[in-house]
Amino acid sequence: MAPRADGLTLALPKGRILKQALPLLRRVGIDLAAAWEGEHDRRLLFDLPPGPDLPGGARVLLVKPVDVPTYVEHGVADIGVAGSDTLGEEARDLYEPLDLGIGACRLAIAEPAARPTPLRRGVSLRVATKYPRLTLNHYRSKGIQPEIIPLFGSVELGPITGLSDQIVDLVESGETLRQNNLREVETILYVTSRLIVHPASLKLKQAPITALIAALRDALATDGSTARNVSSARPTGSEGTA
Ligand SMILES: Nc1ncnc2c1ncn2[C@@H]1O[C@H](COP(=O)(O)OP(=O)(O)OP(=O)(O)O)[C@@H](O)[C@H]1O
Ligand SMILES: O=P(O)(O)OC[C@H]1O[C@H](OP(=O)(O)OP(=O)(O)O)[C@H](O)[C@@H]1O
Repeated sequence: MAPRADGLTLALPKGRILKQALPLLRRVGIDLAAAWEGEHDRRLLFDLPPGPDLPGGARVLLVKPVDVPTYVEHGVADIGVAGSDTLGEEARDLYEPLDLGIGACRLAIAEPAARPTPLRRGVSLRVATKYPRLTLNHYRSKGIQPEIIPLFGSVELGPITGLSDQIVDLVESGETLRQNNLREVETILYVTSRLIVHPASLKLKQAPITALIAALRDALATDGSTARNVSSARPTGSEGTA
């Protein structure tokens, strides 16, 4: 059954963020966990029935993490969950009311532990990354103009194969860097997942959206696991960009 006119459509990222978002969403009445059967479930659209915390019901779209802002910006979804890395890479017309604390990691520069790169103006530098814009902005702020080599995954192979001198990629536990003999040079951005809202939906569906934001805020305020999650990737006292 499709949601009522006052029902909300959510774009949620498939993969690791979805698993962390499910318990939080359940606490605010969006019980996708009751319908989604896990990673082998290939359905991409779920209509959740109305409930006491969700009077209009909800439609959930499961999309690739990097595509969530596109669905919300175009108004196909009212609300989404996206990493601050994805949001920082491309400027969008979106309202971002809440840091959900989940999906904590950091965007960092890394290089071969045995082959440090001298960083000086005028020295040529090749950097492989899934984040060309954030990467370029960071190096330029230091007066360095690198050649960006865009990749879509397994970025750590860049310096190992000679494709690049350094990489800019997400680091969570640091295990991928360690196992590939790379060392972290510098953090560019501390990353968490954010709630994003289509600006027009905020006006047209003001009541259910503000109620959902308030409920999520309450749930986060009493959620010790989220606080632990954030602190595992982010030194105490640090804020946003490194
Ligand atoms: N260790 C991590 N590596 C990558 N991303 C992470 C990590 N921890 C948290 N994240 C967050 O998860 C988001 C999605 O990651 P990614 O694009 O790798 O998708 P995924 O979870 O592997 O799912 P899919 O394979 O379907 O794309 C990132 O943009 C980032 O905000
Ligand atoms: O510090 P760690 O805990 O090891 O996590 C970091 C790794 O996880 C991500 O890769 P992902 O698993 O998404 O695969 P990908 O290389 O295809 O992006 C990221 O791009 C790193 O490679």
